[in-house]
Amino acid sequence: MHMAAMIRTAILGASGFVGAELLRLAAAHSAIWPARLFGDSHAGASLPAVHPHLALAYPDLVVERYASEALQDIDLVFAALPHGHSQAIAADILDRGIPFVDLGADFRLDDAASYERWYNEPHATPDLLGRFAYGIPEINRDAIRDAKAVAAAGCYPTAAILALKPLLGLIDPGTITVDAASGVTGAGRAAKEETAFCTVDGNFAAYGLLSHRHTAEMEMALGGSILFTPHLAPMTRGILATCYAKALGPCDPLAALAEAYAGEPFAHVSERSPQTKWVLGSNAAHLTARYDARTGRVVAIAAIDNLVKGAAGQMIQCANLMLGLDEDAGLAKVGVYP
Ligand SMILES: NC(=O)C1=CN([C@@H]2O[C@H](COP(=O)(O)OP(=O)(O)OC[C@H]3O[C@@H](n4cnc5c(N)ncnc54)[C@H](OP(=O)(O)O)[C@@H]3O)[C@@H](O)[C@H]2O)C=CC1
Ligand SMILES: CC(=O)N[C@@H](CCC(=O)OP(=O)(O)O)C(=O)O
Repeated sequence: MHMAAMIRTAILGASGFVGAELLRLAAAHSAIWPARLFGDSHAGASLPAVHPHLALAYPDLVVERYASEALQDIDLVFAALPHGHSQAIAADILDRGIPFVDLGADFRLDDAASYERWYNEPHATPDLLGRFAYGIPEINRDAIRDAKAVAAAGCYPTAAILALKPLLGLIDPGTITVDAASGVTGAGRAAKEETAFCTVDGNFAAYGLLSHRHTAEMEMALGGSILFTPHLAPMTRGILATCYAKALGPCDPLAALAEAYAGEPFAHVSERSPQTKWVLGSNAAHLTARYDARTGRVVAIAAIDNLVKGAAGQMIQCANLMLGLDEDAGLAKVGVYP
């Protein structure tokens, strides 16, 4: 495609882990061109200095400090910022009529009271919540295609919702338990004691007991009441969500997943229990499920790459739909293994 026909894209949070992944995927995208990059502490630095692995694709780009005027001539905005930051800029982006895909949690929940309950602060722009479609294409494709703004789902909710949504007629949603483990990139790039090598290496621990904010997203999409426990696994990328619920009766949840995702470009259903390494670097979700006649319960499992299907890949999949591009443009279906 000629440069003039490229979609000039602004990336807010370009210096973070998700920003890096957006740039990696955009380098293989036929239409999305990263025209302006924004960051905070890295503002002023060249992209090769911030993300050396991207140097050959973008030798001349520089990370800037964001100002609204920078959106002139921009056709698409991706934001991968810490929670709360998108509330200050969303109205301006929407007023300019620029398609906007946000990955923060600011516009994922559909009501302000729920946001305040789980994020411990009032929502600054509750009137905008209804303008965002929830960004998981496999469960909300038509709304995303018609939307000007999409709130891409959180990484854990993406995995759990993909595993459970097709099973809602088979299980009691009041009995759902989700145990999910994430790679350490899920916590972002900044140095923290909890994600330091000596803390994480050879270690495995649960966190956020009874209080993780992703519970609200899962309940919004699945209904019922969900007990969610996240775990930090000693790996760089990947999420494995193992989900349990009481079955309404004998059922075939594997067949239900296979039927729901037949023809989906990024969902693979199989009898084999998914592994995170099967999806690394790809936008794929690998899924399985079983009914246990002994306990009357269902177990459903999903593996995704938190930085791709759980973040940057899902953002690009949503943008492809919004812009009328091929849904799979720029997105790998195969993982890096071993
Ligand atoms: N990592 C993951 O797997 C997933 C992350 N998310 C969400 O996506 C968002 C980004 O995540 P991730 O990339 O991991 O985070 P990082 O911490 O790696 O990156 C954060 C980015 O935001 C920028 N930033 C920080 N503070 C400000 C500020 N005050 N003003 C402007 N820019 C700022 C940083 O700039 P600088 O570095 O220059 O200071 C950096 O570019 C978060 O909301 C996260 O929860 C969602 C799904 C998965
Ligand atoms: C391992 C790890 O720390 N993960 C993050 C999830 C990050 C994410 O993707 O979710 P949001 O976009 O909703 O922040 C956490 O549990 O806070």
